[in-house]
Amino acid sequence: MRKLFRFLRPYGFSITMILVLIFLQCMSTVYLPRLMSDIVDIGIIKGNIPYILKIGAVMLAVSLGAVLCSVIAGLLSSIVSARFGKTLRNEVFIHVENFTLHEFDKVGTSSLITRTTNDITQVQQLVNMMLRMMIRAPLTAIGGIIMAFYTDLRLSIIVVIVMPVLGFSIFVVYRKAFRLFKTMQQKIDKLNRVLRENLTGIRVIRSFNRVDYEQQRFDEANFDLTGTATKVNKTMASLTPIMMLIINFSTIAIIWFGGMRINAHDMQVGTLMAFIQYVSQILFAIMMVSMMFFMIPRAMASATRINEVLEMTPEIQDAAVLREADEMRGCIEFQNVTFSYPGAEHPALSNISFSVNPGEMTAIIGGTGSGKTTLTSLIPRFYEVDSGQILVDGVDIREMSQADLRAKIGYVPQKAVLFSGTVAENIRYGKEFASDEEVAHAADIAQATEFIMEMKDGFDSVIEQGGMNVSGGQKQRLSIARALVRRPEIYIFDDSFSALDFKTEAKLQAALRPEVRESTVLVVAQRVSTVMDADRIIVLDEGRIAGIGNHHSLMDTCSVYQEIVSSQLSQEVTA
Ligand SMILES: Nc1ncnc2c1ncn2[C@@H]1O[C@H](COP(=O)(O)OP(=O)(O)OP(=O)(O)O)[C@@H](O)[C@H]1O
Repeated sequence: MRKLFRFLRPYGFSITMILVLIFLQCMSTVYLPRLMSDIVDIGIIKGNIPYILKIGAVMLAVSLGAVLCSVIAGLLSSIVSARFGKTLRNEVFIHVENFTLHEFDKVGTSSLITRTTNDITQVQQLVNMMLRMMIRAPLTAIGGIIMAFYTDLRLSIIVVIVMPVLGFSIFVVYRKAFRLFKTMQQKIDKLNRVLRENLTGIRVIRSFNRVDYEQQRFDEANFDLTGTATKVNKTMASLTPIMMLIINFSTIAIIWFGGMRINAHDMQVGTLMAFIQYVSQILFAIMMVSMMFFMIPRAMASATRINEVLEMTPEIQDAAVLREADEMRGCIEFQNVTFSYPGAEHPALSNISFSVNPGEMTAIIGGTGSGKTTLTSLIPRFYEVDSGQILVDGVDIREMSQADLRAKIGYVPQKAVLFSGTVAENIRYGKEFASDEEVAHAADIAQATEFIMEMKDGFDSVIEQGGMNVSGGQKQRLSIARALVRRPEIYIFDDSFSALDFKTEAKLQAALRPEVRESTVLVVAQRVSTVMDADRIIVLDEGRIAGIGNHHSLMDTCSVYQEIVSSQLSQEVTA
């Protein structure tokens, strides 16, 4: 938790103001019973009306001052905590943006969402509460104790007995609650995960008639969370009656012993009233602390989860001394590259060596799970290789800045991803300041113009969240246009034509050829027809290269390629 407080540093002045205001408020609160005692003992009992009016006016002024201090302090602490939350959310977001896919896999997307939203809100609320209560509670308690002792030393023994009892009760409840709060945040993660899967997979769920099953899964996660939340609330709820009981018993004890002292003319009524108020103040302050304790365990659990994210160092970082690529533009060389996913028994890629040059189209083909996507993911350095090296334009990609490396690449992922915004904005994602002509040209090559023009507002038509309002093939074409508008040195198409019909794919390939003539093109494909014309075809089989060559040479030499071809093409085409 303390680690997160560093984000409060910019608000030092406001925090000092809050503390000063709360200090003034506390002083007023401690002063008021003293005035009341004087009104009763000097004013009421002796019938001194002018004195009552005078002290009454002072009491009114002090109370108004206290209210004003409290309101301004409350306002300032709300502003500071809201800004603290904003800063923290920003920090987490920026940090997470630098994560490699490994870190995403480790924490999980749903958990990252909960940590950036719910967890930060918990900490933000605690900061707000602490700013208001942090010095108010101890000051009120200390002021109350001093004044109680000053007012009546003998009756103060009750305070000395009651305080440790209260403190111990709070400690016991707090310990139990902390554990439960931690579990609760994990269960919120789980609920979010189920919810996310349900929302994104709604079509599959409906088509397989699994709505009831998913409902049950959600109910289970929901009940599970409710169970823990109920347990936490029960635990925390037990605190209030315990505290009220202790407070009421101490009030009875004070009245009992104080009453006896008044009878014996050893104490005045006003003094007893002031004493009761001081004890109430002390116990109320302890209650305030316990309210903070109510929030602390949950916020602590949240703070731990936020810190976990902030302390994760992205596996891939730029080297201390960076090298820039030389004259070459778009050369890629794999030198004996081996790569395994964490926890996997076998490497996803073993001893991969090949090189590709600008102006060449290299296709990667292979069965499902043979490592095609993994191979292309290594070029933009989404993952770090286990051994061997990858050179881009003659420089090991680990020695290059990630920004420079990725600026050279136009990547079209296997699963097309679009963002909410207009069609043009989605294409401009590849090149921020692309002109309208460049955007239109990229769409043309990607064979997207026709359907874009059929949309209500053409290039200004809105793409809904996740590209819900466009088809799979249209999505693919827009993500191809996004890569094309960039005019990069290297194009990586990871199975990017799979949702296109043969005619559209052929048209797109024909338009693409002159466009990418000077670039290096890597195409991952399942269909032989997509790769047949490539300058070089790399055949992958269980993470190893089974053959490299053009279509004809592979047909003669590579049995894996022959199998793929014969399983896909009719006899006439293969002939
Ligand atoms: N994020 C990941 N974590 C762990 N293992 C993974 C991950 N992604 C892929 N793998 C594994 O690595 C191997 C290669 O996967 P990859 O996605 O590269 O294959 P692919 O040839 O692109 O398959 P497909 O044609 O089905 O897309 C597979 O065995 C797969 O299970």
